[in-house]
Amino acid sequence: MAEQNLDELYDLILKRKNNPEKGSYTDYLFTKGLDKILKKVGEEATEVVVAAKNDSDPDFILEVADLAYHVEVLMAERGITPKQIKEELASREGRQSRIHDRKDIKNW
Ligand SMILES: N=c1c2ncn([C@@H]3O[C@H](COP(=O)(O)OP(=O)(O)OP(=O)(O)O)[C@@H](O)[C@H]3O)c2ncn1[C@@H]1O[C@H](COP(=O)(O)O)[C@@H](O)[C@H]1O
Repeated sequence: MAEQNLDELYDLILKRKNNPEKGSYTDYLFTKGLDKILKKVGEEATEVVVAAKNDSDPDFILEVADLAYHVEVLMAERGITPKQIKEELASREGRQSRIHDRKDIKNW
């Protein structure tokens, strides 16, 4: 099955932002602006939560994909790149064990 690379999807989203294309949903979101994009991210996140609670929901993957796309649109709108997210995640490597030392976390 073909796969969509998330970095390439981001590049395409950015291309739509910089070169608006009539009829493109991505262009529609950028035209509507930040509040619309935030609303969509919120809706899609809620749909992921609902689908995840239902073991037999066939739409779970679809909802996660929708959320990933809308988060990338939000990142492009705010000028944040996948590289920055990867760097942030990389900076956390090796920190996991520290959570066991935290006395404020109960029932770990
Ligand atoms: N990955 C996506 C993608 N995921 C979800 N969606 C759109 O997100 C919308 C989510 O559906 P909803 O029912 O929640 O929203 P809606 O009722 O259509 O629209 P709203 O009025 O609620 O905003 C659908 O219209 C989907 O088409 C996407 N639209 C585009 N892409 C990719 O973005 C790239 C650029 O595509 P264009 O937007 O067509 O230029 C391409 O690689 C596309 O495959």
